Amino acid sequence: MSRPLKVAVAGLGTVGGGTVKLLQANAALLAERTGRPVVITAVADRDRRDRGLSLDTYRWFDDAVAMASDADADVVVELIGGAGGVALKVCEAAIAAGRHVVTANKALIAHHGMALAAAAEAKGLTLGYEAAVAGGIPIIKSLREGLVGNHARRVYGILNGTCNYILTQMRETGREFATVLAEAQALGYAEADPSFDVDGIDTAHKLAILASVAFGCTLDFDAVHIEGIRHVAAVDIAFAQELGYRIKLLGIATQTEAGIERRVHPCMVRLDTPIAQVDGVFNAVVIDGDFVDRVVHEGRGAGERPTASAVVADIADIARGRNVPTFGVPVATLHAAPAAPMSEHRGAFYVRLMVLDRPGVFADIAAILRDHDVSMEAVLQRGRAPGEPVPVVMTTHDTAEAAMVHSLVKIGELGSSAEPPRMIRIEPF
Ligand SMILES: NC(=O)c1ccc[n+]([C@@H]2O[C@H](COP(=O)([O-])OP(=O)(O)OC[C@H]3O[C@@H](n4cnc5c(N)ncnc54)[C@H](O)[C@@H]3O)[C@@H](O)[C@H]2O)c1
Ligand SMILES: N[C@@H](CCO)C(=O)O
Ligand code: NA
Repeated sequence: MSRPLKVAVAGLGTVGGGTVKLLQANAALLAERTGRPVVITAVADRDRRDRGLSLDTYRWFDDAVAMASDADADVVVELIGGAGGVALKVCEAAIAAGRHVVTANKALIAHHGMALAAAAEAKGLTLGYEAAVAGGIPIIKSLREGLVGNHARRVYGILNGTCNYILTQMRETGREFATVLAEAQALGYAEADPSFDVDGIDTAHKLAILASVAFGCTLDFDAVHIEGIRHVAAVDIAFAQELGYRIKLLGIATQTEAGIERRVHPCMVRLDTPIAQVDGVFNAVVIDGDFVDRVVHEGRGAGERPTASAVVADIADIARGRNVPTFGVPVATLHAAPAAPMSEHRGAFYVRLMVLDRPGVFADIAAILRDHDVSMEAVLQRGRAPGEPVPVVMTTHDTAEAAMVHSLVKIGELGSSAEPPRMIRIEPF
């Protein structure tokens, strides 16, 4: 058997602890499959508390950056987190010292992935980040390797388990966003500061990475249009059900004539689509390729064991000497495709107004939609309470985003709505 692959793990939290456990529990399996022992030689964390892990035979570092430079290791695994700071320094120090890097850190890759990949590729090193996108789902491998023969037409998915859990609970219990979020926090699913999850930023980090791998374009987090789920109300979820849809927070990257459209927002998807059936904390990623057609991946996007599974897949590739370019092609050859602006998006829309039920209101709304060339497909009104606002829901045919947005501003200005009009895009999957 070949010489051991030596691994140093920075950050012994949820994912770091899981990675140590997997490398210990499945050591024989990994040695058999990669042809060499994969051994941990060093670990680092700023906190020495007992985690119930057997760490006695590893060299301990309080300073993860020092470990990345000095440890006796071929691979440094960064599991500290954060879009820059220590996590970035750990990766830079590891590459400078000629070590491969594996990380689960989507924020770091979304913001610094191109620079880190350039530094790693210049030295023939691997930068592995399978765990960063959809956790345990091997989506980076699927795109870079299994689907290498396809032009991707579109990539989309449920990329944040916290949001999918909240939307699922809202549907199953009829409760509002704020109540379900508080429960998710109490259960430890959502962060104390849940904004990265519920405001769509975490999904956008993952989508920006996916778009690069799928389309061979430069990684451009700022090109992602981002909306979260705070404005999705229980009434929208009930109307979606009635109309034959589920509401999901999706990240969607599409190759269009105007460039690459990257967007994250709540979507209505038809009940009979695979993505509509993915509930709770599960993630799903769908690839639409020119030869393969549609491939659907579903699995756990977070958690100690699923995320460790993906971290170890990257380590195993390094053990086998397999070095696929970071984003599928060498980073220097990624093309700077133009970002298709959201204003040029077209699609169908669900619109909900809370209007005072009085004569003439609907005629005014219809006139605004007519003037903006918005063609309505259906209108629903439920309930009637004199003097009280009632929900009026409309769905549209294919419409220009800019026209829809402008119409809603004008409808809001009518003064007959008790709250701003809400709009959710309907996806034709
Ligand atoms: N938790 C998940 O399910 C999950 C899933 C996919 C990706 N990720 C990503 O994995 C990474 C780790 O997430 P986690 O949930 O394991 O976090 P965590 O908070 O559980 O663990 C982080 C660990 O890093 C240590 N740490 C923090 N600052 C440090 C420093 N300056 N020096 C040394 N150690 C330091 C902490 O003490 C802690 O033990 C993040 O980038 C996260 O986005 C997590
Ligand atoms: N906060 C993320 C963790 C995995 O990236 C989620 O809820 O999916
Ligand atoms: Na993954």
